Amino acid sequence: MTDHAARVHGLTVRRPGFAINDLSLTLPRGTVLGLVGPNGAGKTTTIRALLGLLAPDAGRIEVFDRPAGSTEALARTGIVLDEPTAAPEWSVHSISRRLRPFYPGFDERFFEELLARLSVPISRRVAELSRGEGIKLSLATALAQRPDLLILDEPSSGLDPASRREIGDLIREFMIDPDHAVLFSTHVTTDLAGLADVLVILVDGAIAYQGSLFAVTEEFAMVRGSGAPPTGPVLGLRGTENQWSALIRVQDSAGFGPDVVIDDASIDDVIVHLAADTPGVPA
Ligand SMILES: Nc1ncnc2c1ncn2[C@@H]1O[C@H](COP(=O)(O)OP(=O)(O)OP(=O)(O)O)[C@@H](O)[C@H]1O
Repeated sequence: MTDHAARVHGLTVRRPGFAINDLSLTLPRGTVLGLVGPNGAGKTTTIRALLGLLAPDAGRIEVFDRPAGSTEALARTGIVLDEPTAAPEWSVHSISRRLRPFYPGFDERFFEELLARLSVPISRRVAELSRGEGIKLSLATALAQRPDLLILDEPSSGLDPASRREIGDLIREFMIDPDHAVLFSTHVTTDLAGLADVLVILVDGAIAYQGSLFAVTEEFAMVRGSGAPPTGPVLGLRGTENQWSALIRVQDSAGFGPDVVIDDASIDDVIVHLAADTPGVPA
């Protein structure tokens, strides 16, 4: 049995004005990977490649050692994308019956339990659901397929805090099985705490950071100051001459004088500063 739920090797996708070049990452079993990054960083593109929904220009992508998008790979993958997985005219309570022929392992009892737990109104048509209810329905549908890998593209967007917490709880319950794995992209980086084992920060189609959530503060720091912006080894700079903040590597901290404040960097600090346009500063 492979130790990896998913492996991306040398993923290359070229679009006008955007490219992912030679991106590699692995998702071991037993791991929750949080994929974060600014708008347009390539998170959805990477997820679509993992699902076999786009043909990359180069690269090898495998899910449980099968090519991404193959029947075997998809049969073991539960998917929550930002559009509902069910047809808009279906009523929620008819979904089990409609999906049964396509997913022989579809667990109807668990599906109904999840709908009740997530307060998805079962008498409505899919088109009538609110955005948050639609996401919860997609998650219930994905989990009821009893997958080994769960891939979620921004499941938190459109969800109230209680529902976001409920989704976190469901992911934790899914991960009780050590063979399972989860990849989820999010803009709500606070949702990663206590959930993601591995954090991948994607900026401009490239991995800017890959490691534990906690090690972000071991690798990056913030320098804040006023007056002339720093000329040292800065990864990203924001602000004005009156007040600026710069992202640096922790090992470069000693190069800054006493007139600046050096702080821990949060995940959001890293994303915001790596995405900042920093003229003349190597990113
Ligand atoms: N089919 C397409 N044709 C051309 N460009 C595309 C296509 N799909 C995505 N892009 C571009 O690729 C880049 C990456 O998009 P992607 O959706 O992967 O970003 P993202 O990180 O998921 O962003 P967001 O956080 O906004 O959802 C963007 O600049 C987008 O405009």
